[in-house]
Amino acid sequence: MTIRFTKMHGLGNDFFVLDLRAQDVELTSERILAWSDRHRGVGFDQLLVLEPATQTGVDFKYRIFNADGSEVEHCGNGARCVARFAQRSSGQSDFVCETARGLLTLSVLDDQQVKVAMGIPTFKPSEIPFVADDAALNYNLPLYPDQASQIKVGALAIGNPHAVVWVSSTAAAPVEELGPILESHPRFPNRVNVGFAERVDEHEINLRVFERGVGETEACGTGACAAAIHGMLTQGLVSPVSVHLPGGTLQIDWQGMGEQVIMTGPATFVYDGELSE
Ligand SMILES: N[C@@H](CCC[C@H](N)C(=O)O)C(=O)O
Repeated sequence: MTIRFTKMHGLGNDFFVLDLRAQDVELTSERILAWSDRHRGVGFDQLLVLEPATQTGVDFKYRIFNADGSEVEHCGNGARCVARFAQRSSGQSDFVCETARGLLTLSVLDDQQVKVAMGIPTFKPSEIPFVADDAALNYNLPLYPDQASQIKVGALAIGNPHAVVWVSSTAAAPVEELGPILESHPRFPNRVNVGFAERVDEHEINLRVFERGVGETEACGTGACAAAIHGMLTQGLVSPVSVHLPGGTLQIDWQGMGEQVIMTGPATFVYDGELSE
C-alpha cells in the first residue's frame, strides 16, 4: 500500500498533511506514532487530515492529531497550511472547513499569507474544560501535590484548551519544567496547551508554547490567539497584536468578547512524499 502525503509547516510548527478525499487510509494510533517518530518515521508536530465535508456549504472536513496520536479540536498553523494545500488542487482561495468544534473560514491572500477566522474564545470553565466554580481571568494553581507553590494562569479555549502564564522574559521562562506539569494539571481534565507570554508593548508580545501532546513547538497559532486575547483583557494589549514566536510572527486581531479571533500568517510547502507499507 502506498500513502501519499505532503510535508508543510507554519512558522516551523510542522505537519504531515494527508488528503483522505483522494485516498483511503485507516488512521490507527500505531500508524500515527510510527509516522510522527522523528528518527524512524517522517516526524511532525501534528497530522492534518482533509476528509470529504459532511455539511452543505463546506469545502472539506479538517481533523488534527498530535504527535502522541491524540485527536484534538483545533490547530491554527495547521489551518493556514490546509488552506494552501486545498488551494493547490482546487485553485480556490477561500474555504470553509468543518472541525470538531465548528466551522473555520480560511482565505489565502495575494501574498500567500493565510487569514483564518479562528472561532470565538470562551472563558467558561466547563467549555475549556477547566475545574473551577466560576469563570475568571486568572486562577492561582498549586503546582505540586504538597500545594507549596502556586502559579497564576489564565485559562481559555479557542476550540482547544490553553493556559497562559505571563513572564518577564520568554527567554528565561521555565517552559521545560512547568510546561509538562501544567499540561497534565488535574484542573485541566483534557490536558492543556501552555503559553509563556511576555508583553513587549501594547501591540507586541513574545511567546513560547508547550503544546499538549507534543512538547515545546516553534509556533502555535491557537496559542498565539489565546495569549493575545488574554493580554488584551489583562495586560493592556490593543488589537492588532504581533505575536513573536521562536519560528516567526503571527498577527492577531480581536474586537472583544463574542467576536471571532482573526489570525494571519504564512504556510509553507516542504515536499510531497509517498510511504510504502
Ligand atoms: N500547533 C497548533 C495546536 C495543535 C493542537 C494542540 N497541541 C492541542 O493539543 O490542542 C496550533 O498552531 O494551534
